[in-house]
Parts: sequence; structure tokens; C-alpha cells
Amino acid sequence: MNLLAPVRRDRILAELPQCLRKEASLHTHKDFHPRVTCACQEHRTGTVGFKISKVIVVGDLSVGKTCLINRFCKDTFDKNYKATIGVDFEMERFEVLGVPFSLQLWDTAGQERFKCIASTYYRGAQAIIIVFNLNDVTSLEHTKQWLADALKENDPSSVLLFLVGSKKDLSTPAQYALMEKDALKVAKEIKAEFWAVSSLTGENVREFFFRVAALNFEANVLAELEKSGARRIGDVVQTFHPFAGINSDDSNLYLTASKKKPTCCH
Ligand SMILES: Nc1nc2c(ncn2[C@@H]2O[C@H](COP(=O)(O)OP(=O)(O)OP(=O)(O)O)[C@@H](O)[C@H]2O)c(=O)[nH]1
Ligand SMILES: [Mg+2]
Repeated sequence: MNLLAPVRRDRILAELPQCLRKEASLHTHKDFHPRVTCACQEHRTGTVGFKISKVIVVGDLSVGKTCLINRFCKDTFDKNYKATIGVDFEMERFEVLGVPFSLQLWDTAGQERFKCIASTYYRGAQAIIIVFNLNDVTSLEHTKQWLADALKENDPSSVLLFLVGSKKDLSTPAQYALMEKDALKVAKEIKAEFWAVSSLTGENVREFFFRVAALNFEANVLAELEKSGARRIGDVVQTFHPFAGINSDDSNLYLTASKKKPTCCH
């Protein structure tokens, strides 16, 4: 794994990828937050470009967590089941609105006997992906417990949640429709965004991970702006006195290299 490798051309995001179902998304805005777009245009994203965002993938054994990650990261699919022992991780580099952004995807074991090893890696996640098998209602029922365990190690107010139904290729449209109804209910309850994917065919896999990367990136930039008092920059811009009254630490971080005046923050 080379952190300095150039970002692949097919990992470049210029727009916010859309959700799968509006009914099960907490983020229904069509575009990136205007402050985020503005900050990226003006190179005021602070440390976000150097950050690696931790994403953990949890769920019952054999629901397809490893296959999902492998489909996205390596474009491969293995029909033979090899249980994950403890944890494994993959790094994926993106470029979002011109800013480099990396996801560290932690693939955890679903088997009970490896769970205690895996759970020691839950801490510090910025996003939690809970996977269930669209053809196995029990695995959907277990998602709440997986989430509860993952949240014990994380701050529920700042973590992004995704509920992902796997193996879509194995359901008939009628079976899928039934399962989707139940899944949407659970997604609403746990405040997660719902996706349905197939690692065998690749359906929705890329779209899903792009969405994870984009929403994570957006949350990171907003947090960074918030942290460094960028709000005040916005206030000042509206009165056409850019940067007046801002202490030197803030302005050092948020002034662009070219010291351009902000033009689009509101
Ligand atoms: N048809 C089909 N089979 C899948 C799909 N995803 C995974 N599988 C199969 O399901 C089995 C389990 O997949 P894994 O990805 O290893 O499951 P896991 O969730 O990582 O399992 P643990 O590591 O034990 O927690 C394998 O035989 C895969 O080939 C899919 O989208 N469609
Ligand atoms: Mg696995």
C-alpha cells in the first residue's frame, strides 16, 4: 500500500453522489454544502487533504463484507467463503472537489469467535457500515446489535451510518421488494442510509463507496471550518471586509496560498 500513489482517475469526485433511496437517507441535499464547495475552491480545507478517515464494516458472518470491499478496491469476486480472522483493512484514495481524501476500510470478522479481536479495532471510526444479507432476515435483525457494539467505541453524534443489504443478485424482484421494506424501517430507526448491492455483479458498489467517501469528506471539511472559526470569515465576507478581526492563527490556516479574497461563502 503506497499512500503517495497518485489518485486513480476513477476515484475523482467532482459532484456529490446521490443516495439510493430518499426515504432512507439523512442527507438528501443534491449538492455538496455550499461552504464545502467554497472552501475547496479557495483551498481552505485545512488538514482535510492529509486526513485518513476510518470506516468500519461490520455484520454477521458470511453476509459478504469482504467481498464488498474486494469488489470496490480490487474489482474481484471470490465465490468461495474464507472467513475473516480478526480484521483486515484496505486503503482507498480519492480526490473530492480537487482535495485528496483517503478512506481506510476496516473489514471485520462476523464469526462470533473472532468478534472480540475485531471489536478492539472499532474505535475512532468516522463511518460505520453495517452489512446484512438481503436473503436472510436474521442477518437484518442482527444489525442493531452490531451497531450497538460498534457505537460503544465511538461517538454516536459524529459518526455516519450506512445499512447495506448484500447479495442483491440472489433475490427476485418480489423478494427484494419485501426485504427492502423491512430494511428501510430498520435504517430509519437506527438513522442510517440504506443501500442494496451485489458484489457478484458489482451493482451499486462503486456508487455506494463514492457516497461514503463524499459524505465523510463533507463532514470533515465542515468540522474543520467549524473548528477554526471559519464562520467568522463568512460573516466578514458579507460586509466586504475580508479577514478583518480574525486572529492570526485562524487566518494562517484558512487563507489560500494565493491569498485570494473569498467570494462565495454565505
Ligand atoms: N451471490 C453472491 N454471493 C456473495 C456476494 N457477496 C458475497 N457472496 C458470497 O458469500 C460468501 C461470504 O462472503 P464474505 O465476503 O467472505 O463474507 P464476510 O461477511 O466477509 O464473512 P466473515 O469474514 O466470516 O465475517 C462467499 O461465498 C461469497 O462468495 C454477492 O453479492 N452475491
Ligand atoms: Mg470477511
